[in-house]
Amino acid sequence: MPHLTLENVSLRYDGGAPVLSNVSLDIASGEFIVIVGRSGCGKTSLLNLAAGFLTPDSGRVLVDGRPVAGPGAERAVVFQNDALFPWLSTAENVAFAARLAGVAQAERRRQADRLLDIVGLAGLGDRPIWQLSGGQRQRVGLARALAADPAFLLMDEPLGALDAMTREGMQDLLLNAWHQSGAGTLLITHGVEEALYLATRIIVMAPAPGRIIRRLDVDFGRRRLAGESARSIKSSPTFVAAREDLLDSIFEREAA
Ligand SMILES: Nc1ncnc2c1ncn2[C@@H]1O[C@H](COP(=O)(O)OP(=O)(O)OP(=O)(O)O)[C@@H](O)[C@H]1O
Repeated sequence: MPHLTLENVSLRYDGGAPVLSNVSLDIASGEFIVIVGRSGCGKTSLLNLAAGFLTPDSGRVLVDGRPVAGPGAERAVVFQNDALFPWLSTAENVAFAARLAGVAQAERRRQADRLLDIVGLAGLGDRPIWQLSGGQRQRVGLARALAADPAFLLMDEPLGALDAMTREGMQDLLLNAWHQSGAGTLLITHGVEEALYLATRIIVMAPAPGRIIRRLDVDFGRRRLAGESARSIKSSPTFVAAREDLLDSIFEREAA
């Protein structure tokens, strides 16, 4: 089973104050790990280390026990404002890597349509990108990331730019995409409810220096996948209590 491991990583930018100090984290396939924490605690820096965009000052980043030297196709990254190519159709954006790899047009289209179906955009393959809404574009970005059949999916606030209603729908879509792809997933969010709803494990970070202060296993997403409604889950006493507990951790408040 593929593992993406951060082993005692520490990081400073340009010799400044430590941004991450001795952080260890393991992401296995089938896991949905969500990182929460106050602004500036190093969440994005951690994701950039996992993606291979940054190199730690000490510690190691490993895929299946082998050190990574940079970005790799097995670790797909979805950004908040995904840069899609406006001159390509929706389907061609999804299949962009396949196009570079020389996959024939008909085959690219078949792959793209399958992925557009997974992200709820069936039938929109021929649309120009500029005719899609913000939420739809975000889904194209997700479909494009899934196109590489990555072992790991790394997402930095992927729903941050969306309005609340669209965001709730997209949470279900992320759950389904995660479930269907089986990719080990790492997601950063500022939404505490979003974290509880999506994660199999929540990692709470604290700043100065950025470090992990809590790991919490949850199963609300699995309840959703088993058919319980989002409303029923989010209004259940266990969910509400977990939300308060998590907020206490994030703001390092003493439980009353
Ligand atoms: N390229 C950079 N050069 C110098 N300092 C940086 C750089 N990127 C981030 N930092 C600093 O490192 C710290 C952690 O930043 P990071 O973006 O990882 O935190 P974050 O938890 O993702 O924040 P937010 O929730 O606000 O997005 C912050 O103090 C930030 O100012």
